[in-house]
Amino acid sequence: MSCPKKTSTEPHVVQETVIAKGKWVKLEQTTYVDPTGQTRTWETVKRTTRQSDSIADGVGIIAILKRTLHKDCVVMVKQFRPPLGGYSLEFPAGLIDDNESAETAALRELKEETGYKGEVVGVTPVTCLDPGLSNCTTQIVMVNINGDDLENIHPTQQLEFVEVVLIPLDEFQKKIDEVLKKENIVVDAKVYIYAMGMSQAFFKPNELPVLKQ
Ligand SMILES: Nc1nc(=O)[nH]c2c1ncn2[C@H]1C[C@H](O)[C@@H](COP(=O)(O)OP(=O)(O)O)O1
Repeated sequence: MSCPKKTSTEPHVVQETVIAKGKWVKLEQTTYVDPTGQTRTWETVKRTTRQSDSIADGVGIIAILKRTLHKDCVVMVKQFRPPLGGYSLEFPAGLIDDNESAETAALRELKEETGYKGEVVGVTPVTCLDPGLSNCTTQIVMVNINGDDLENIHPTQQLEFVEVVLIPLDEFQKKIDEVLKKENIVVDAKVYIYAMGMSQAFFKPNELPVLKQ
């Protein structure tokens, strides 16, 4: 990774002025000093819901459903997203509530959106989502679901407008490409990048026979 060039001024924010505020989001004008020392402005979107003691706005959940005699599947959700004016294919996700950890939020959101009860196996650092637009951040929580567990055999969702889609992990990118070809749906960037990474991990080593073990 290349680092930004060394500059004489450390860039920093000097003022944040609210231009418009709704219940869920606000638009601010951010005044900042750029690396050349010049004062500039930027239009910034923020969520109004971030808890003061919370390091991230929300969680995304990579949930792997493990069942006897089945391929491991990634639990995905398809839903109408008003800002897109259409459907998206995403990992289950949601905002972190007051006094909630990323792990607790992930298990709660997974249960609400898909009906599955999972177990946390890992959490990422705080990651940004669209830093040229917003300060919005998320933590990705890795969860395993024991699909043979009685309460996971017939999972009951609490959100009727969210459709649960199970996609085999070993064909993740191929199956997503099939969905995208068939349906007018937009896939979340996190999902597609995970899919490309999975494809590289599963197939690329076998495509490079010249590499030594
Ligand atoms: N930007 C938003 N506009 C809204 O009008 N409502 C919004 C926004 N962001 C969140 N919400 C509402 C919708 C839900 O009732 C709650 C909780 O959302 P959550 O389930 O945690 O997150 P998503 O599933 O990713 O929508 O907030």
